[in-house]
Parts: sequence; C-alpha cells; structure tokens
Amino acid sequence: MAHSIIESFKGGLIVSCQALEGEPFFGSEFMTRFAISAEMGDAVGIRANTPQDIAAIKRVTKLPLIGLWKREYAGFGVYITPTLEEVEGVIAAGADIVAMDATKRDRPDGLSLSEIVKEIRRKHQVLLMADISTLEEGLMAEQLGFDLISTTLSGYTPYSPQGQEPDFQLIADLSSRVRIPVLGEGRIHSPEQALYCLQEGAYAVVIGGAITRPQEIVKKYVDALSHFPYN
Ligand SMILES: CC(=O)N[C@H](C=O)[C@@H](O)[C@H](O)[C@H](O)COP(=O)(O)O
Repeated sequence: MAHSIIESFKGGLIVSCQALEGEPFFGSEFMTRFAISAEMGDAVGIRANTPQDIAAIKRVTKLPLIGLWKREYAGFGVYITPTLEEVEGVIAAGADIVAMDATKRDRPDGLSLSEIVKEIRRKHQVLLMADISTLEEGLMAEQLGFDLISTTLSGYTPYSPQGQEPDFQLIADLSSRVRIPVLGEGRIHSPEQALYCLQEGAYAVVIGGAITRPQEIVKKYVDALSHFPYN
C-alpha cells in the first residue's frame, strides 16, 4: 500500500521552491515565502534544495517536503544529491522524501546507484524519489526500490530529448510501465500543460520556474509581446 505522504500527492501540485546563488531570490527567507504562498494556494507539497532551505521551509509550512541538495563535483554530470553525504544532509534537515539523481551516469563517490540506495535503506526510513531522464532509467529506479519517480532530468542529460516542452511522452511511457507513482516535472509552464501531465498518466506534477522564478515569468511575457509587429 502506498505511503500516506505519497497518497496525499495524488492529482496535486508540488511547488519547487529553489533559487541558486546569483538568482535574485536566492536565500532561505525568500524560499520560505514561496513555500507559504504554495501552501496558501493549496499545493500538496514542496520541493526544496539545500539543508538550510529545507529546514527553514519545514518550520513555516505543514506540507510534505521533497528535499534535494545540488552540489557539483568536478568532472561529473550528476549534481542532484550526488553522494551519501548530501543524502544525509537532506535527511538531517527534515525532508520527508529525498530526491536524488537516478540516471545511469557515474557518481563522484564511485558507488553505484544500487549501493547508495541499499546504504540509505539500511540506515533510514525515508522515502526515495528518483530523478530520471529516460524510460530505461525510470524502469531501473523501480527495480532498485525507489518509492516514486520524477521526469526532472529529461532534457538535462546529453542523451535525453532536448525539448522546450515537458516530456509528455516519457510521462506516458513510464506511467504505463511502472507500478510506483510517476511525477511530471520539468518545463511545465501553464495550467493546461500541468493537467495534460495527469491525463498522460502522471500521479502529480512538480512546477518550479513558472511559479518561483520571476525572471522566467517576465521573460515569457516579454517574448510573447515581441511578436507584435512594431517590436
Ligand atoms: C534540471 C534541474 O536541475 N531541475 C531542478 C530540480 O530540482 C530544478 O532546478 C527545477 O526547477 C525543477 O526540476 C522544476 O522544474 P521547472 O523549474 O522546469 O518547473
């Protein structure tokens, strides 16, 4: 039977509240405001980056939180919760679910994904979310015992389709092949696209930039206006 947190996501919106250093809204004080706004708008969950933001958001909302920790290691493409050290940090900060890169790429600590999952399971009760970029990776994630899968990394590995739109095809393919919930995530920019993810089989959707990155929202309007004849 599905875990109650996962059940609470069904058909709902999870808001990814993230800003990297250099973005105008970088900092936990801003991320908590976005998380409170998400809760006021009836989102079912939050996705957040870094132990600081995770802990700060847990203090101000009751929503279940998917935590990750983006960290780059020279020479490796994997950056979403890449090693056990980041996994431990995310758990210690209070995340209900740990999201981690579950692509087939090499990892900085030399451990395989299977070894990392086994180690987490040995020490913790936490739920695990696989951020994947292809159908093959999603199928592998289910085999490895992840609790849910998200299409987060489609378009962000060199070997996945580099589209402008959400990867609806991957959502549909995965949803029909796995038994665990599949979340639609990445480049969802309208309510219609979010609904379409559910129609294609997604269990829930995760939206970031279209809600929490104002510079992206401004750009979208500016681009639309640029089609007017005198622009
Ligand atoms: C590829 C990657 O690093 N994605 C990150 C994952 O946590 C975030 O930067 C995204 O904002 C998140 O996936 C939501 O996607 P979008 O912002 O497109 O709605």
